[in-house]
Order: sequence, then structure tokens, then C-alpha cells
Amino acid sequence: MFKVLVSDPISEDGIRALLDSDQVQVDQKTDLSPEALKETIPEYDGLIVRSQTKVTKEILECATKLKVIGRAGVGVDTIDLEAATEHGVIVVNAPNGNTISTCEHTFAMLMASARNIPQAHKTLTEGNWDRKTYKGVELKGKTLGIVGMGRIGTEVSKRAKAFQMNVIGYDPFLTEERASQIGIQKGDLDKIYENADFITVHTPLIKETHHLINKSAFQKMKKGVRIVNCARGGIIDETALLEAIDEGIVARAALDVFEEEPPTDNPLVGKPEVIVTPHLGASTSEAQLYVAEDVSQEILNILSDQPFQNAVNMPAVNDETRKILEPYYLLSEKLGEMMIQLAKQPPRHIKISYAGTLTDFNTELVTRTFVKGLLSHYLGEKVNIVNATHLAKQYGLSYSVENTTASLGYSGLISVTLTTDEGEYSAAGTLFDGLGPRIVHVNQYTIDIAPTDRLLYIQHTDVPGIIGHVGSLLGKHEINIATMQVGRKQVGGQAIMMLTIDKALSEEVLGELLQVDHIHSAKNIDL
Ligand SMILES: NC(=O)c1ccc[n+]([C@@H]2O[C@H](COP(=O)([O-])OP(=O)(O)OC[C@H]3O[C@@H](n4cnc5c(N)ncnc54)[C@H](O)[C@@H]3O)[C@@H](O)[C@H]2O)c1
Ligand SMILES: O=C(O)[C@H](O)COP(=O)(O)O
Repeated sequence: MFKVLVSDPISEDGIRALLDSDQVQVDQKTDLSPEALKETIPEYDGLIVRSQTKVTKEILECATKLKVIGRAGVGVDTIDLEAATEHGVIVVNAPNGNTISTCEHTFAMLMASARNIPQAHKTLTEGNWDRKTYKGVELKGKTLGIVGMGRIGTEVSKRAKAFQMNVIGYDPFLTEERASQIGIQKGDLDKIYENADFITVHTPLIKETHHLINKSAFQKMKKGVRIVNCARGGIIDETALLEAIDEGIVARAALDVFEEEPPTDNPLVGKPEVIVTPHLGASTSEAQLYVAEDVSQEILNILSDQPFQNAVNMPAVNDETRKILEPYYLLSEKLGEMMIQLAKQPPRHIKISYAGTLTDFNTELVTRTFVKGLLSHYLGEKVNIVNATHLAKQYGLSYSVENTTASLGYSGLISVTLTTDEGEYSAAGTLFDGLGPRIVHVNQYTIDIAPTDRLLYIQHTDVPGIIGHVGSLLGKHEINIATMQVGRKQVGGQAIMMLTIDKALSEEVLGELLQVDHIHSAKNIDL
């Protein structure tokens, strides 16, 4: 039975699939302090959060069983992604469920700031009938600058068009073609600052967007601009915003999010030109239902080893690709396990080449499973496909990946070279239709062997009688040979023998093998 902790308020209907699952026990504890969360987290396989719970490095260090964090929403800036990756925890979010709600909230804020609705409401409820102070502006014919044309920014642009606004969008991924499809102008930040009567930001909060809207940006804006932030506190520099309001550059600001939440002693809150809501963008019944449903399904999938879509620290692979690549995951993991056992020195660099049909796909997960196989032989269960390449770097092991045309006649081929201080080790594997994975090269020798649980790898000189010696010695010790393959580069030269066997050779039997003339090394390989 898996245990999932829900640590922020979330739609009960949305998590129905988890509550009804007989594989999962769900605990809802939405008032845990960071200390209490640290104490309780070791029990849990899954954690569901919104933006209140800060999933810090310290919490992840205590989360010894945790496999997945589900963010019921978009922003994962409240989760230490690097620490989650390091600890092998998959982080999934629900990127689509709250798009419309947040877009509608943005539009509500835009309109409220155009018509001074909160300020006018307040005055009237205080007993004053003031029609002069709260004269507003129309949206029609005005220019809206949208910084960040992703899901929410795009939805906002559609609504702005319906209000007959001119829209200038800026996003590093916005092409002319897409801009014209949506019916907006593609611009840059300066064009927005110069022309916009309203500006709304819809980027994530990342290093590049921290204080993106700063003092120098405000200096370039039109006097009387109205600015909306329903994305993340910190995209707009709050100190610079305050100054820009005092200087008369910004006429109104509408903020749903703050650099510190909840905002304590924030001079923007309570300022007459500023309207505020307490991070309500995604707070609708619909959005909360959708994000909770999406994230619950992802968690169920992950806990039951099924495909999932919205991991933020794993590459996305669609179902069709996954079906094609899945057999290669097993092959690459076995290749990794085999190669670390063949290498006599710690590897410094891994070079992985993909050829044939594999070059048509995103093979990052195949690479990760190779690295996982390689590391897990010594690091055990702490390695998984989330943290494998991260851990490799920590151990000073670099890797490079390339696609090549050298498929050697196989439909899909994975070739790997490990560089160590004393030399290189190489191997290649493929899938044979109906026969499954096969290792087809080891250290430049051509062979054909299934990567089963137990292999014996022998290096010898190619002379008559070796196979008979090995066969009778293993027979004498009641070690059954399932298959045997030999590979040589030239007659009478160096050769290898690979056997699939039913039980590993003891040290004594390995010692006896090494007494056989022309056998230079013999090694059990445990896959
Ligand atoms: N207030 C709320 O309750 C609420 C709800 C949902 C989402 N959000 C926030 O809204 C933001 C947008 O969400 P989304 O679902 O549209 O995300 P998204 O990923 O679909 O879009 C973000 C866009 O920002 C763009 N971008 C990144 N850096 C940029 C830069 N320097 N300049 C311009 N564009 C840049 C990206 O290319 C991307 O297209 C996120 O910060 C999210 O956390 C807030
Ligand atoms: O990034 C998001 O999805 C929003 O900021 C919503 O956050 P919330 O789930 O805490 O409302």
C-alpha cells in the first residue's frame, strides 16, 4: 500500500481516484509546519502540494520513501527541483487545469484596474458617492503588452482581441507565424514598454525573469500605464513599482502575487493605485477540480509504473514513442550493468551512440536507463532514471550522446564506450524481432548473446580445445551452460567467450578456469 500526503487544501472530488484506489492511502494534513512536515514525510511515497507548502532541500532529505511530488497547479518554484532530482523524486505538475481561471482572473484585474472597481466599491461602502475620482479608461483601441505568450498569455490575448485591443506579445518562442495566427503583433520588451497602455506578465519566475520589470523598464514605459501581475511575485521589482507609481509612470497596478506571500508590511498593499488579491488566480471550483484530477492520475500512474506526461524533471515521452523505446530501456540498463562489471577501473566518460531507427526518437530515457544500470551496480536502489545522470555528474562521470549512421545492419543499435584511466571498454546491443534484446559487440568482438541474469566473460587466445575445456570444467562443477558464444578478430589471435549460465562461478572455479592454458581472464557478470 502506497501512502500519499496532501499538504495543501485541495479539491476532494479532484483526488477521488486516489481516495478510491485500494493501492493508496491518502492523508490530508493541510496545517503542517515545516518541522512537522519533516517529521512526517519519511512515511510517504507521494506528496501533493499547491503553492503554500515549500518543498525544500531539508524536507527532501528526510523524504526517504518519496517517489513523486504532485504540484496541483503550474508553478514549481516552491519545490527545490534540483534536490528532488538528486533524491530521485519525480515532480509532476498540472499545467493545463488552471489556465482559463488564471486568464479570467487576469482579465478581471485588467478591467478592475481600468475602471477602478475595488477603489470605487470601497468608497461607496464607506458612505461616499464619488463619481469624479473614479473615472476610468476604455480598453477598446488601447494597446496591451503581454510578456510571456504561453498558455495563459495566449488565452489573455484572445480575450483582449475580443475587447478590440491591440496586442503586442513577447516570448522567446513566439514566431511571426504564430503571432499572426493569433492575430497579435510580435514584439520585444522595448516595443511593449514604448507602446503599451496595459502590461500583463505571464512568465514563470526563473533566474532570467526575476525583476524582469525593473526600474529601467519602468523608465521606458508610457506615462499612465496600468500593469497586472497574475503570474509570480518577483517578476516585477516591487520597490521599482512603488517608485514608478509615486513618479506617476504607473497609474494602476493589479497584483495577485507578491515577492513574499502572504505580503507582510508591503507598502504596495493598501496603496490607492494598487489593487490586490491573495493569489487567487487558480482559485475556482473548476480549476481546483481539474488540477487535482490531473495530478492524482499522474501520481497513480507513477506509483503503478504506468506512463505519465507532466514530469518537470524528466523528459516527456508520448505513448507511441514509449511503446517503441520500452524494450530498449531494458537493453540499455543491462548494457550499463554489464559494462561496469567489465571495466577494471572507474569510468571517467561514457559515450553513447544511437543508430538506425533509434535516431528518430528522443532517446534521453534510454541514456538515463543505461546510466542507471551502470551506477546501480554499486550504488543500489538510490539510483533511478530521475537522478541517474545527475548522480553520474556528482561522481565526476561525464557523458556524451550522438546519433550516427553506423547501424551495422541492425534496425536499431546502441553502442557504448566507457573511458577509464587504463583504457576503453565498448559494447553494443540491439533488439531482434521476436527474440528480444541481444548484445552484439563486446570490446570490438562480434557476438550474439541475450543479456540474461548471469553471464560468464572469458578472454582467451583462439586455439583449438578451449571451448571443450570450459564446457567440461563447468560440467564438473554442475554449472549448466544455457548458451555459449565466441568472438575473435583473427584466427589464432585474441578472442572472447561469453556464456549464459545458470549459476555464478565460485572463486575456486574461476581460479581453476584461469589455470587452463590460453585463458587470460574470467569474470562472472551479474545482470
Ligand atoms: N496566480 C495564479 O494563481 C497562477 C495560476 C496559474 C499559473 N500562474 C503562473 O503563471 C505563469 C504562466 O503560466 P502558464 O501556464 O502560462 O505557463 P507557460 O509555461 O505555458 O508559459 C510561460 C511562458 O513564458 C515564456 N517566458 C519564459 N521566460 C520569458 C522571458 N524572459 N520573457 C518572456 N517570456 C518568457 C515561456 O517561453 C512560456 O511561453 C507561471 O508563472 C505560473 O506559475 C499563476
Ligand atoms: O502556479 C500556479 O498554478 C498558481 O500559482 C496556483 O497556485 P495555488 O495552487 O497555490 O493556487
